[in-house]
Amino acid sequence: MEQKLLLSSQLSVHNTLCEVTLNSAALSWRPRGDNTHKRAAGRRYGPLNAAGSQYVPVCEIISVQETEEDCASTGVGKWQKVPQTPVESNQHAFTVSYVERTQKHRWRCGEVTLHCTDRTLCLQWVQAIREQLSLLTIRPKRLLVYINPYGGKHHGKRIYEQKVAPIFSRASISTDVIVTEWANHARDHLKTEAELKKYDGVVCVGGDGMFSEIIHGLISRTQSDSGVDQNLSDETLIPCSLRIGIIPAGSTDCICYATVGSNDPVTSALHIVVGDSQPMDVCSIHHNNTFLRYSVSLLGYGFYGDVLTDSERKRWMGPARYDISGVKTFMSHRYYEGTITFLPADENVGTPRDKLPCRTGCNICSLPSADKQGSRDEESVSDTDRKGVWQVIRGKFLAINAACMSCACPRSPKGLSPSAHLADGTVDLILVRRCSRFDFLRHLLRHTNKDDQFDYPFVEVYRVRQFHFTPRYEETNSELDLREADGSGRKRFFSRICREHPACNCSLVHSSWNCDGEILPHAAIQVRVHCQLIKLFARGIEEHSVFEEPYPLSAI
Ligand SMILES: Nc1ncnc2c1ncn2[C@@H]1O[C@H](COP(=O)(O)OP(=O)(O)OP(=O)(O)O)[C@@H](O)[C@H]1O
Repeated sequence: MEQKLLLSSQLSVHNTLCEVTLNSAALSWRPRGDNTHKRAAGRRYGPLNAAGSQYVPVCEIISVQETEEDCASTGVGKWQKVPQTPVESNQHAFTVSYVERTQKHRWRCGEVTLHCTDRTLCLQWVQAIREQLSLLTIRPKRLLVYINPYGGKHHGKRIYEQKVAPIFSRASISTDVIVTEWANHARDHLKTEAELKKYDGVVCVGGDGMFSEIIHGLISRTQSDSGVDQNLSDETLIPCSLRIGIIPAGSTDCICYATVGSNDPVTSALHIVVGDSQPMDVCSIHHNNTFLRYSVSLLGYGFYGDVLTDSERKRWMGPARYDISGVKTFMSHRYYEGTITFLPADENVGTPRDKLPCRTGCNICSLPSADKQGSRDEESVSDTDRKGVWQVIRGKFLAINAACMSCACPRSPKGLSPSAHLADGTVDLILVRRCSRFDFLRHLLRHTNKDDQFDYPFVEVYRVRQFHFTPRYEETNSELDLREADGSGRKRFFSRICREHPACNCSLVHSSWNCDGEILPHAAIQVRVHCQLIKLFARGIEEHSVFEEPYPLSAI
């Protein structure tokens, strides 16, 4: 659809006289008399280029400001050329900052300065662009920011102050900043004290652990404000209204990577500024009608649970602990017995092996499927539609993984389940049955290359809406410890171990669940996906490359 022209003038850009136009979709400029299709010289990733025009979509303009210039030339403190031509004597100018895409899904703040012959025209342009920006009501105006000063390499505060705060201030976003003083400070503040009505969003500066704090605080607060008891596993949870932004500053920034495509603080800040919104599913985890935790990325029992348990004992080693614990856990090659019951997802949400990854504007996540209805509008779905048919699988497993999203990260760019969706109301349940060490290694290595990691007879993968896991012996390790201590359970306990693990003399009956990097206190759990319970300032991973044009030419 042709957009209505709002303003049009001849202004100079990079010392070239251009025809500049503004409509509600884009600001564009084209050198006068130039109909060729070329980019501004020296700008590798400049504004988008269509049919000879350079253009910036209005929704990607960050700000516009009158530029204070003593002279058209910009080199402060240098000898300057005396203006000669009419173009160079355009001393009034305004600068437009906009989103510029670079490699690997990174965004940068680009700038273009447009020179005018008189100040009235200059102010007219600034006002016209600002008016268009003010119509973008999805953009946040006020944010509550939590900074974990100890996340990752302890650079959270510096990253925020140097890279993020200047972008927020340029976009006229006001902030209340809290630097956390203890673990769970942000969670507890959100749960009880924070005046959420004042804000358009919550931002966390830290890693995945910090993000987990934020979602626990925000979801709990939303439920308690609405009188919903999150201890009841079949309760319909109320979606959170505030969007969450993640400024990556941790040692693991997987959620940010999977929802934006990079773990770059400037990119994340720009997604917040433009007011992106990416819905996201959340799994609730219960043990006997007691709420344990929420999970948004990986729930792993067996291999990933054991790696985390071991790495927690080696915290002093820093990030190297994950590699060391990984090798150690791989060598121990433990398997665990148990029963998984699950409720499969509807067919319309695809399968974990359909090679249809979740990308910006994902069709599967936008489907009004029964899966989503199950959590959004329980009343309107019949009981049979909602309940489906539960399936039961028993066996000995090296790993049981539930991936709520692809779990892509720089180490495994396609992730644990490459086609898992962010917001379709399902998780991909991956069962790795007992196999040889060599086969397990082959399966693990496929996470780092293009081959299908599920294409082995010992690997099964299902897309599910709910699942329950019961270990063969239902006690937790702590319960076993107690029984060991009083001596009564000693004989039974050891007889089990000898029967199940005669060769390795292993002393574990249970593994632990790794829930987004935290260890759960119980092995027997009930998991339910809540479709689109939270929203992030993100747009998923953009499919198109830098040089493709994401906007129809008719919009210009
Ligand atoms: N001021 C604080 N002091 C101590 N711990 C904190 C503080 N603020 C937050 N935390 C906790 O620090 C943990 C790790 O934080 P974060 O995720 O930001 O960094 P990380 O380096 O990625 O974490 P990890 O070491 O788990 O990989 C979180 O679980 C969070 O609850």
